[in-house]
Amino acid sequence: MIRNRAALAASPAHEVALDCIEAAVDAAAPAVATRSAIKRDGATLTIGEATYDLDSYSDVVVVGGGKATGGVTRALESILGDAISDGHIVVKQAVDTDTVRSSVGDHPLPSDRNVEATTDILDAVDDADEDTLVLFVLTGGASALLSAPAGELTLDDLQTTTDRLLSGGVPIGEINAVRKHLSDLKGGQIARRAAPATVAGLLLSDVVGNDLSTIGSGPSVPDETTYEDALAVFDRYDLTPPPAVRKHLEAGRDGEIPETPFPDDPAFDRVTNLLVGDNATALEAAADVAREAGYEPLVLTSRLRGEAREVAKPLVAIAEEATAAGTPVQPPAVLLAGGETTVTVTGDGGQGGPNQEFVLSGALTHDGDAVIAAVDTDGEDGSSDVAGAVADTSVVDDRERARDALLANDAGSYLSEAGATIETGPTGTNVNDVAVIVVPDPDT
Ligand SMILES: O=C(O)[C@H](O)CO
Repeated sequence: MIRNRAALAASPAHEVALDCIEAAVDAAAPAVATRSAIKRDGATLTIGEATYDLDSYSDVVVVGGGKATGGVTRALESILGDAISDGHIVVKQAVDTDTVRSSVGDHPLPSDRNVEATTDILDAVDDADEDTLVLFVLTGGASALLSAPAGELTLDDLQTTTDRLLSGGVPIGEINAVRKHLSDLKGGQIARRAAPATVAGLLLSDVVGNDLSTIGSGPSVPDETTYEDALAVFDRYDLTPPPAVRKHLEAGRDGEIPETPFPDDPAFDRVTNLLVGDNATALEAAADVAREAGYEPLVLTSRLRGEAREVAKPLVAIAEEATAAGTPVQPPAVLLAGGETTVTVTGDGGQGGPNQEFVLSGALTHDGDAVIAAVDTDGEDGSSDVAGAVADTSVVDDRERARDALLANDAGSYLSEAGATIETGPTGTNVNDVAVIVVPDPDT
């Protein structure tokens, strides 16, 4: 899956790092995650703990959206075959589905084609009745791909608002509190529209901590945020919403528009939501591969966050501690961490993304023989076309240039020139970032 693997495998420790990355991305593949969460035995469909008698539904409809929704849907098609009557999903990369129609949409900003496909999905959900089983597939990126402007709002209002929130340093939970209140399906509203149908939500998480109501703005999940909360986000981050958006949120706050459904809303009486995979799924698979290679794995966290170049420093310090003192793990060892780090771009910026900044900063900070790798599991680190990078300290032999590149947010150019960037292409999954630090045995 790593297209330039041969060029990156400079040492046995590099090999282990690349094996861990590949295992992590493979385990988070939507098909793998879906097949381990969903089973069919004749007419009995088991989704997590819940069972559904397919014979008791006149229609089984698959709808949803997100970057990895194509893979989940294909797996559903192979499990359910002709039990699926209809469906429609919106994805970022074209996918070859069978009964379920798939539309390609735009991300991170919603577009006309997103709205058009979402309208069709909402029509299908509105048509569902008590004899319908709706399988609602939600993966990261769905907040943009599934877009239905509420009330008098326009697509332009949604685009401007999304753009301001995304570039305003607002955490995803708060961005999505706003998105839920500008939409006709987010924040549990698809459950309300589908009632009295049975709804099974299948979610693959790209959200640190896996808050189901934040993943893709939780169309099938109860929403505890309010119009008031959405308005407060703009104040907290000193951002100005477009006038129509402010008007809409204020009307909601004043009780002129119904709130998104709370957990006790009867709309959820026939709704279950299951997390089919997350960052931890990827880390566990990487740990298994490290162990098989004779390295002691240590999963530090699946909740890594913060400025990528800063986050790298304590992690390489742990690698140094392991080498010097055999704690918290005895080398040969592999430290694993997942989550979502960020980059604050200063000046004009350059090439790269959080994972490339993580690796370059780690290599600049590290005093030892560790190999440092980090990727975005979707194959696109930030806005670059590589997944991340792998390197040891030899990559920063030209320290001054490496430091300048990091300062200019140009880690990507530096690492690509050094032959250290990892190329996977779009992986079809999306469970955030994975960092791997291979600490060789100091005695060999
Ligand atoms: O679509 C979204 O809201 C983000 O990817 C988080 O799931």
